[in-house]
Amino acid sequence: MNAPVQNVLQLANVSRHFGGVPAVDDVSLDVPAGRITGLIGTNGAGKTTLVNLVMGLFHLSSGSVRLDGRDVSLVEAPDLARAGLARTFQNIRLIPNGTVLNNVLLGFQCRRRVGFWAEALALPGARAQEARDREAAMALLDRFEMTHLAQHRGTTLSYGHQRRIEMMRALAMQPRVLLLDEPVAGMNDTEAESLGRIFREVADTGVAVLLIEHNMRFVSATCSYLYVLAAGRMIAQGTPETVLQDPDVVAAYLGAEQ
Ligand SMILES: Nc1ncnc2c1ncn2[C@@H]1O[C@H](COP(=O)(O)OP(=O)(O)OP(=O)(O)O)[C@@H](O)[C@H]1O
Repeated sequence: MNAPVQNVLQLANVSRHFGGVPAVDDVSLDVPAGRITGLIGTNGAGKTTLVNLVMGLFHLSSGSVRLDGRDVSLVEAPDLARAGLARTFQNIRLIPNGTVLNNVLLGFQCRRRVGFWAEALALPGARAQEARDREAAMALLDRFEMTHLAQHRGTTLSYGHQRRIEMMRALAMQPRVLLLDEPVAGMNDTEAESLGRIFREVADTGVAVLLIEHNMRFVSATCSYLYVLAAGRMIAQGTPETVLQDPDVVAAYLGAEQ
């Protein structure tokens, strides 16, 4: 018998209105541990608004967000990150002059136990922590095949590499939930496939992954379950095979192409 699915992130009847106009309207979705769940939708469907609601950057007009069963609807973004929610951005955000290694090390700072003064005074505990972080960061670089680029400036590297740096930084936070906001935008199929393999590896370690994407082919190949947003409402959900044949989904996407 299969083990019961553990929903790490749960949205229940979530809405957000801007000046009375609903950007996200009565949306419910579950993101289970160890799986990649997809959220798709055409331009303006409400995907980014939903991510911002989950990350505590926008307040909910109604509904609730739960993380490991705890209601986090009113929790602010930095505390959510510490509680195990990590994300990558649609527009890559790296430290302007930071090396690849420094960008990844930044992710570890969120879960540092050593205080400011210990670090400032370079106390032994802080130095030991820093050494552990560096070692873990180098292990991530190895996994993403970027060891040779550790000392390169992140912003000078290719788009695909910059996306990988973002992923590593998010994983450095050892998240329970990883939100990936259009992670393969601008990549070719080979680059996307290799990143997709990494996403599956991450999910296999028990992380609940929510993948927000435009690239339908990538989403169907990568996700075990899909949700489809259109004009702020959830119009379909299910396995990629069933969802992509759903007449409402086909109509929403064909309408968006005109
Ligand atoms: N801060 C805001 N103020 C007013 N309206 C907003 C705001 N943010 C989003 N909206 C509106 O909410 C709707 C959903 O936008 P959102 O950016 O969430 O869609 P999306 O699915 O992420 O689109 P895209 O794929 O183009 O990024 C749009 O009609 C948008 O104009």
